[in-house]
Amino acid sequence: MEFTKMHGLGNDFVVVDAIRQQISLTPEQIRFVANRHFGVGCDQLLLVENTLHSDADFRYRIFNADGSEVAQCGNGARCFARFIRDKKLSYKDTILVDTHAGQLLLTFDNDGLITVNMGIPLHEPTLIPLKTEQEEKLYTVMLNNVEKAFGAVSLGNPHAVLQVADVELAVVDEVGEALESHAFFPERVNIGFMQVIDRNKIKLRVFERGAGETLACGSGACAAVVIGIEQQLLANDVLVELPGGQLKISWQGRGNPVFMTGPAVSVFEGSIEL
Ligand SMILES: N[C@@H](CCC[C@H](N)C(=O)O)C(=O)O
Repeated sequence: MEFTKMHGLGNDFVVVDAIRQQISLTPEQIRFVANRHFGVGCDQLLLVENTLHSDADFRYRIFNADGSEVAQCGNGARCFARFIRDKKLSYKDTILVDTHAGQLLLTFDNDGLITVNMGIPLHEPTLIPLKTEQEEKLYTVMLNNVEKAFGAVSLGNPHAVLQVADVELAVVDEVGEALESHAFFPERVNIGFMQVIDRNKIKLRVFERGAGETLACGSGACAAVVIGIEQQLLANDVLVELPGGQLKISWQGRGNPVFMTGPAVSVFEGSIEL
């Protein structure tokens, strides 16, 4: 299988052209490719395919390092756009792509960055999904006899966001692991740890469902900003500082889509025997 190794702020991907190659991967093969010791290593594997029956230009599918298929990946969407252009699959400045989370619009900006329309965030518990009837601004769960408060939202994938005083001191692995598969989240969850610097800037670390802590999470950055705005902590345009670099996130409030702007980088080409 031929692939391109890419990253968005250190959230790394094995991107596979499934248009020019006949590819079908089992979860076991995905885990092998994603393994950093025995395979190539990546947080997610992205499959680029022809669209099946819509007006979109392409379709792309996302698999976590644990082999699970998921619906949304913000950093992956930007890398997908860069891949389409580098591979000369399209020269359009704006690409419409089908994902399991619906259609995404990706735009190449003049400064080399890529902006993704990430769609309209969903707040209803059944759509996130959360095992509770009533929508709340803050939910609580008990972890090791300690109450944890978090906001929750879907960006096409489920996110819980906890506000912390200092992101460097957050116990990301411990709380992330315990919350990821807590019974409150029937489809598991991505967990963000957000430190508010001011109304236009946050620091964020994300423990990703199916991958563990990553250097950046695009949908996680959108989720944190949406939740921060809902809690009246943030303005509509926010710079999100992640361990791997910065993303610009804009959201005008309920009913509007979230826009995410950031880089996408190709690192090397390779091939691997499956
Ligand atoms: N890294 C991604 C999110 C990838 C999927 C996520 N782990 C999930 O299971 O929903 C991003 O940049 O959004």
